[in-house]
Amino acid sequence: MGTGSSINLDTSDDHAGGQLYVSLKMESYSPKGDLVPHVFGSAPLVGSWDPSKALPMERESSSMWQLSFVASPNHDTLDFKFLLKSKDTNELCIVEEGPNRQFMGGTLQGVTRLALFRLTTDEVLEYRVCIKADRVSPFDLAASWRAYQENLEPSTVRGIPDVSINALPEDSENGMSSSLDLDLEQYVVPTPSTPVVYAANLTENPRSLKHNKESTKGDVGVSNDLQTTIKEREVATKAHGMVESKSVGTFSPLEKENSEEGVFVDRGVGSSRLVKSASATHLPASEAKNSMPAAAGAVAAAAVADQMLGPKEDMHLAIVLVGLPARGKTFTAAKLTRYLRWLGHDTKHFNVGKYRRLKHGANQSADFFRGDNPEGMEARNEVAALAMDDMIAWMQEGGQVGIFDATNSTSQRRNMLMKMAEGKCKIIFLETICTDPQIIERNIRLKIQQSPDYAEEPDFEAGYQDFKRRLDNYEKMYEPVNEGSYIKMIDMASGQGGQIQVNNLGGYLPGRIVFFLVNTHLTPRPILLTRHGESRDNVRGRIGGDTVLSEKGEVYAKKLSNFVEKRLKNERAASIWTSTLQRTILTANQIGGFPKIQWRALDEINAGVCDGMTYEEIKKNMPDEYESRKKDKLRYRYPRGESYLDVIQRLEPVIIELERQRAPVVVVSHQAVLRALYAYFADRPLKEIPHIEMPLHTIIEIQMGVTGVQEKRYKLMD
Ligand SMILES: Nc1ncnc2c1ncn2[C@@H]1O[C@H](COP(=O)(O)OP(=O)(O)O)[C@@H](O)[C@H]1O
Ligand SMILES: O=P(O)(O)OC[C@H]1O[C@@](CO)(OP(=O)(O)O)[C@@H](O)[C@@H]1O
Repeated sequence: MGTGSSINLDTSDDHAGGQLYVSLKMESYSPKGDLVPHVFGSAPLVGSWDPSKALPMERESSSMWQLSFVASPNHDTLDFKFLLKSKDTNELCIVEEGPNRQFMGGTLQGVTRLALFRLTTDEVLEYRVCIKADRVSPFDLAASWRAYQENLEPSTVRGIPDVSINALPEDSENGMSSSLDLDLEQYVVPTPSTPVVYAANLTENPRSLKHNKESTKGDVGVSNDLQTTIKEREVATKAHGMVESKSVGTFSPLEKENSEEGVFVDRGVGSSRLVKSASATHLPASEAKNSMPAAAGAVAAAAVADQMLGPKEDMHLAIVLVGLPARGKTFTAAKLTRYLRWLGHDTKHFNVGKYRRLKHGANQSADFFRGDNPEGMEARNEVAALAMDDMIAWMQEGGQVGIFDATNSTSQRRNMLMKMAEGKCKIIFLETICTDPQIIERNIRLKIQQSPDYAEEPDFEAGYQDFKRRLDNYEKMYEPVNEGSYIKMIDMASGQGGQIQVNNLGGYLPGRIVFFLVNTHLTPRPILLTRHGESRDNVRGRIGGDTVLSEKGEVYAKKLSNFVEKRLKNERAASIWTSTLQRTILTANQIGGFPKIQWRALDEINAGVCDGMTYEEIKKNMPDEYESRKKDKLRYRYPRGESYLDVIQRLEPVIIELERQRAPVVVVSHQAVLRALYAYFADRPLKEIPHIEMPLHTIIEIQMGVTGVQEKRYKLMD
């Protein structure tokens, strides 16, 4: 009778995004009339025991029938049975004999018995069935759907709760759907974010300039001021050509640029006790800064481990960029800075070009960059040393990751930097190599348009020729990295995947950095972020919960589906991501043509014991909690629930996946979650996240591409 025992899934690796892929097979079935095997069961998607909603199995080979579905690792218990019936009618339904089969906690209960169908009192049909469950990522499921779309191969995913696809309305493929006559531009509203700025402009200013700024009350950007101050520094060129920089002037006192850095409150993840949020520990700024980053969970745990186990200099990490001009160094440095800051690591981007422009002016010609121009070489080494000094000084005050952005294209320059870093921070070189002439050409053109070096050059062609000569000068001197710890990104912008080489690298943060870099690319694509339509709880002012949509919310669901249909009508592939809560699933319900994926990581902030209450009720019944949250909304963790920092941490796989996707993604989620996701793209500081405006019934379109991130907003209704 029975074949095998229960399926056991290893659920220990229960990270966000993992799904159970359950496959049911029936062997040796040859159709009796128009009866085909179906599955039905207790979950609404398989019809709540209604045979008319049973899922038909498909013929996989001549006598093998199969059906697959996806369940969350934390799925509700699913009772189900096989039945034979016609696909079109329910006139004859033969339900298998015996008790319900039960799938619980990722495991099929009991033995896998044969499926017995009693046709008449004497005639019984018996079939072997095979039930298998594997853990897969939702993206493999989406890929399976795409493979189906592109190759017309049978999808391995159908009729499932966590990934589903609605067909497009019949006429939409011709672009004739009556719902598509909306002009998307009429919904555009202003965005709060600043327009794209060349990344180097947003990097650190020289400390000496900050010092001046303080004493001269905001006289920023005056290069003469800087020049005077820089002259206070003695930069001695040694016989072997290396530059050693010594500070002899008085520099600015420890600056407290970031008000959030003064407070450290981390009550750990998974604490089972009812935590009193008012217990937030306030430490002096310097102590707090040296303790660990303002992040939760794994990030903080790794920081503690590094501090306890690693050598002292490993507490500070310098990512030193290497590469010819126009190879994406500043772009990569800025992106990495944004990611690490969002994760809670205290990170700063030092761009030597900015130091050079401030000290020597922005309009240096290509000759300044010649390898046989001793004045130029000295001047460049000097500003590099100055920036490195600043970076190390900042690390000694507690800064964690410094990103040092310059060409650093000779081993002599890199030796100088390594010497300066000795005993103070660990250096990892990050070399960007690009061999595709078309990409280099595009990058050069972008450079002439964006770089302040050419802002004063009205003649594009003259700027272009000068930059080409600058590149030649660098190419003559260029020595690829072959020393120390390094990451080489080779042709990562080519669209063919490229290559990442890693040498002598270890540790939590370097590992995360490599993982991030492997997953990022430049393929332009939009990411649409929206909250669900108004829910019944929103109307009542109740937080959390899992209610359905209000009438207004339903109207939004319809409008959103029309919008997505029109906005993505030229896309071959895209995916719709929702949380596992009803209000987002229902909001996305009507969007046709693209796979929908449910992510638990996109669920709203867990309000713990406050779930279902109004803010007024919390204020009245739990005044301490209310006040603690008001004081520090970023770190405040709801008793038995989550803090914003917890939410950010669980969203990290979502960010990585959004970076990795090459097709558009529509994310239908919740207020707190979208604040956190949006902050990553808009590069907003952690402390602002809980206060970012995230209105209902509005779509934030994030356009990712070769110039970075751009934003557009559409308000579909009030
Ligand atoms: N890994 C990469 N390889 C090649 N080009 C890239 C890469 N990453 C980004 N880019 C592109 O290079 C352009 C110029 O980059 P930029 O960072 O200013 O160059 P660099 O700092 O090396 O002079 C960017 O606008 C981006 O489109
Ligand atoms: O952090 P605050 O500002 O409380 O916002 C998060 C809250 O937003 C709400 C609505 O009040 O989200 P949503 O309706 O988008 O799921 C609550 O469920 C959630 O607790």
